Amino acid sequence: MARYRALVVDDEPDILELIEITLGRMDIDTTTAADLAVARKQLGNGARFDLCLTDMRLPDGSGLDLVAEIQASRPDLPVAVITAYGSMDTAVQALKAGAFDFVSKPVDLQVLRNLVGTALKLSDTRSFPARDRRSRDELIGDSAPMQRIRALIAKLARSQAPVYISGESGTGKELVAHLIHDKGPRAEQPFIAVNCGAIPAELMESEFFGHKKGSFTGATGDKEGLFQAASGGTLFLDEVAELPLHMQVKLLRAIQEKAVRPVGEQRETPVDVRVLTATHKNLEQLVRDGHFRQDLYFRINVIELKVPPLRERREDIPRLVEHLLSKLGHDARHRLSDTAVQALQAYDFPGNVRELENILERAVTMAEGEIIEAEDLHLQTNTASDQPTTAGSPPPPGSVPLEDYLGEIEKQAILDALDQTHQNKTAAAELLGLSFRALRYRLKKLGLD
Ligand SMILES: Nc1ncnc2c1ncn2[C@@H]1O[C@H](COP(=O)(O)OP(=O)(O)OP(=O)(O)O)[C@@H](O)[C@H]1O
Repeated sequence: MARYRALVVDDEPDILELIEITLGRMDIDTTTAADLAVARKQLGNGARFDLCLTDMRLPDGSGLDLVAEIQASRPDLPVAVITAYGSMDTAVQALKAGAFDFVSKPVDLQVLRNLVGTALKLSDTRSFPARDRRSRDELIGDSAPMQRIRALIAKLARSQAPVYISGESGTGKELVAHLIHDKGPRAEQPFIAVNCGAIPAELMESEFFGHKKGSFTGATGDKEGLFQAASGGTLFLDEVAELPLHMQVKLLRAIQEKAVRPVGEQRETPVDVRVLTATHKNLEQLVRDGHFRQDLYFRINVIELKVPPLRERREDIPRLVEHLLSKLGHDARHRLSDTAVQALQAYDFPGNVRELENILERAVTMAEGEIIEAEDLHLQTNTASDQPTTAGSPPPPGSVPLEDYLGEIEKQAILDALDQTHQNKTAAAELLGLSFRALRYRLKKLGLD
């Protein structure tokens, strides 16, 4: 088999030599260029390359230009940039321009090897069909916005850039993240999804980065963190807006340095993880209000992918219904009448696709015949304020001690919120004006979890 070939563009002979030796040990031949003019010549003479690595500051211009030119003339050639220490802005610019990844100086050889390994997988396979067959991960919908999202997923799967997925609850953000992973070179490695709101603040650092035995009370052995568990693969941070500020600083460092330091450990170790994030909250607003760090926002939001609410793509509903029914395992038996489908298409779906899934599941469970009619769907048309409470009323004041009385009211409010949000705790917490963690605490306290 022919050996791989890389084009490395840098004006510092020492760096060229270091990279050439490192790549040589990975069975990759290197063609070097000390400036843009030579690089263009190498690219222009028809030579086959599997990878290009370019410094950002070159004697006759910027590596960004080369990234853009390669994007235009050889979009299948993965190009990564070498950035000066601490110049994250340039790295972000390069990723936006189409570089698939970056490595910062001084070049950490392990980071370089990881990056090169990923690049070679990219040039080996144009797509990653093994995972495409899994119907679980199918993104249903032919509406214009869904077609755009599908094309974007295919493009983003080839990049290593952080992607920030925004959209209301239940729109399919996690599914999109999964697909970006499944269709890319990391597909055979782990995809780890974490709900940032579900980890208690005091355990967060150890959950993310791991800990050494004895580093705190209860640390009875070494523990691997989520970053290490996702090694080689993708870490999907859902509800990233819920990260406390002290963790935001640590996450920023992990993403920038591509290294983590377990609690109680002196040294950082390199990790090769692609980070994808999502939230249904308005992160830009949270940055403006000082609740989310701007530097982290810029870092995770290199590329934003907006998943539209279901009510903005109603034409997708019939196919989604079919797909979700078959996922429920009821396709053979149940189907919706035309009026039932029309009723769904007229409904606003505050809980989006997840709500549609729940509505169908309930309807199928309760259905007596094969055909599900509009009234079997029990679509809610009333607003939150005029909805009856779902679990009865609290006892009259004075009939029980105040503490119990208040507890009962709290319980009702929580049950109502969960009902309205179809058991989505994140959305329920928001409805109640509580943090996810505070809701979890109350659920436990009231014996509702
Ligand atoms: N376009 C789609 N095609 C098929 N299934 C979908 C689609 N969109 C969403 N789903 C399904 O709907 C459910 C909710 O999707 P998902 O969990 O990805 O939403 P989310 O936006 O991450 O929600 P949250 O904000 O609450 O975390 C999942 O079971 C998912 O598989």
